[in-house]
Amino acid sequence: MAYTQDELKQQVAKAAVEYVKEGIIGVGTGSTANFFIEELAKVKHKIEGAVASSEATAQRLRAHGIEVFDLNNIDGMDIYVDGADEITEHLHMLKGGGGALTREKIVAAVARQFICICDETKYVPTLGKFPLPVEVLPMARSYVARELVKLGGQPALRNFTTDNGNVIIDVHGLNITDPVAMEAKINQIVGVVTNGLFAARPANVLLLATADGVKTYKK
Ligand SMILES: O=C(CO)[C@H](O)[C@H](O)COP(=O)(O)O
Repeated sequence: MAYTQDELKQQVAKAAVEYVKEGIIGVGTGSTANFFIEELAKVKHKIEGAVASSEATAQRLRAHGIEVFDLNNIDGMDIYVDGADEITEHLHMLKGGGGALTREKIVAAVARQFICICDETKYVPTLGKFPLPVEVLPMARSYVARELVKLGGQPALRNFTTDNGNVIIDVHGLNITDPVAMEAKINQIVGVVTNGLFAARPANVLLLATADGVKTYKK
């Protein structure tokens, strides 16, 4: 049976709710994460609340009556649930299509398990067809763009301001043969806040919605 992309996102969001037991849940940003919020709202009696990876997600959680905690006021969390723009069999991800990559990486770092929820269009052999988002301090944008060219990319400034008041440079055409090394190299450029490669800390679980049902991959 053929499903629409939204139906696949909904199926994978439902599957992710099986991982929700108690306590505080880390919640990502984007259309797939939004489907997860809908499902989380149905089991909100089980949890204390959530930590949001963006202002948009925080608003949506509150609208569903889910309390949003400041990350600085909690000890930790069991799971962080979020989508991705691309993910490989190694559970390395490319994220940040929605511009929330820095807060996403911070919340993910605190969580014991990263549960990535995707439809099968996101499952790729190698990362980099989707332009890599890099969050940059505004005064450093030209310098960082020149450094990204030296790494083989074609930078394009996005018309967007992040929740942190910074800009996003989308890098096209990067040859990402070693995602862990590329993530570190870009983060070393002065003025970069972070980049959308989630490879040093890959997902722990991938729930992938396919035409044959939701498949689970674990690291
Ligand atoms: O990284 C993200 C936002 O910064 C999202 O997880 C990513 O862009 C996927 O979004 P969607 O679920 O809408 O396809």
